[in-house]
Amino acid sequence: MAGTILIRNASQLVTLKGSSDAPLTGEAMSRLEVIENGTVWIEDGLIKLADSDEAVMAQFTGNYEAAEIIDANGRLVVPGLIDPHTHLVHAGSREEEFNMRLSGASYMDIMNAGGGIHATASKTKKAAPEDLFQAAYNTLNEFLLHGVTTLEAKSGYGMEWETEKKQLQVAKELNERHPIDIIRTFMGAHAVPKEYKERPDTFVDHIIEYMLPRAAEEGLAEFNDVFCEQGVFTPEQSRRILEAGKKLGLKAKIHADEIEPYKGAELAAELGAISAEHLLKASEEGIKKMAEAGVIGVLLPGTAFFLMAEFADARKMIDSGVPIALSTDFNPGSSPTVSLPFIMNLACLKMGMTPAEVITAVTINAAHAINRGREIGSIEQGKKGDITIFNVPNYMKLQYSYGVNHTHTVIKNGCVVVRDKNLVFQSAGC
Ligand SMILES: N=CN[C@@H](CCC(=O)O)C(=O)O
Ligand SMILES: [Zn+2]
Repeated sequence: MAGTILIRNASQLVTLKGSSDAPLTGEAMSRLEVIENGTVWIEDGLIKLADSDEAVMAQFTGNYEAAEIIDANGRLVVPGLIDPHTHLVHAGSREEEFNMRLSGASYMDIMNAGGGIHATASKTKKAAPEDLFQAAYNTLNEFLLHGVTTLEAKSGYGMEWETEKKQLQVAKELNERHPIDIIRTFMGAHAVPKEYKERPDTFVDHIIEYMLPRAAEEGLAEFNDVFCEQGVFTPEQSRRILEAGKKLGLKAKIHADEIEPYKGAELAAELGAISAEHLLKASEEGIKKMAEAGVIGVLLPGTAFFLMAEFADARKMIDSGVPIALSTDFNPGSSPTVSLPFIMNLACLKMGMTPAEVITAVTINAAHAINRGREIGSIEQGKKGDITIFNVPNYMKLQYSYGVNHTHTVIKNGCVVVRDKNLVFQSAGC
């Protein structure tokens, strides 16, 4: 049970307070609202107060004897990290394709030859829900050990309703049984199944008429995502699927301009999508339109790194006013990593983002990308008691000392779930 927690002696307490209404853009992405020698008071799972130690202790009315005191001991304290784009629930892995890619085969060639997403779909289709659950549960433990307290999980390894539903139900159960909060996205439009290869529009009709209504009616998803890409779904097909989802109350997300420029960013802006993801090949016009429409760019530098592709132009996007979030894109084909801290390093080293912008991109902006800006993503009164403590004295060192998992302590809903780099929770509750 979550009781009273006091986190004291933070060298830097990064609060990001005052950004719950809208994602941060431009220079405001560096507005971290840092408190030196900060203290956080958490009560019954929610943040009561975050301020200097003096200010918090002057107002503290809880029972100090009964409180759990976490001595941050000069470490960095930030909001629990949020990963807004994962393909969490799936069967198997694809290391043999990695080997093929290292010998020159391309990601899309492998997919078009029936591998890639199709290979994972056929394994996921055969897998028992218990096995999918156990594999994803283990992955969630790894995410927690890397400081992540909330993540988004997409279906998309079925491309037929029963398997899509199985993935979403497993994600729902994981949300109930693991401390990490999981936000679900339906992604029936992840690839065109072989049997529809010659008539992709019929598959689009099937998604619109059969799958989407079920995903919405059964309350299995909150978002609807499409892989809009040359050789997968055209912008027109993507538009139809996303518009149909919106009519059913599913907010639009879009895998846009990942491999080839395809006007996915423009489409996201026209549709008022909550986010457009990848954007490695987004056009200047698309970036401008995203900024005007307030579409969040979810950038996935781990994917560019692993596919040995050019990185998204984060600098241009931020300077143009696009709110940016970052994610692992955890999946077995293009980004098999749970290390959001390493993604943060890549964002600095390969996309020109500053350490301050990176913190914003994995906290408050990531929260907005999954429509949770009012509940999580900053350390301020009334928000969930989700906190990550890194074993570094300041947020710049987190990026400077790269490739290391500095996660030391994680608190979820006011419960310590990782202590001194070890998992310590007994149940989803605590
Ligand atoms: N590009 C589409 N979907 C995933 C990859 C899925 C896979 O290869 O299994 C992505 O976001 O990169
Ligand atoms: Zn993805």
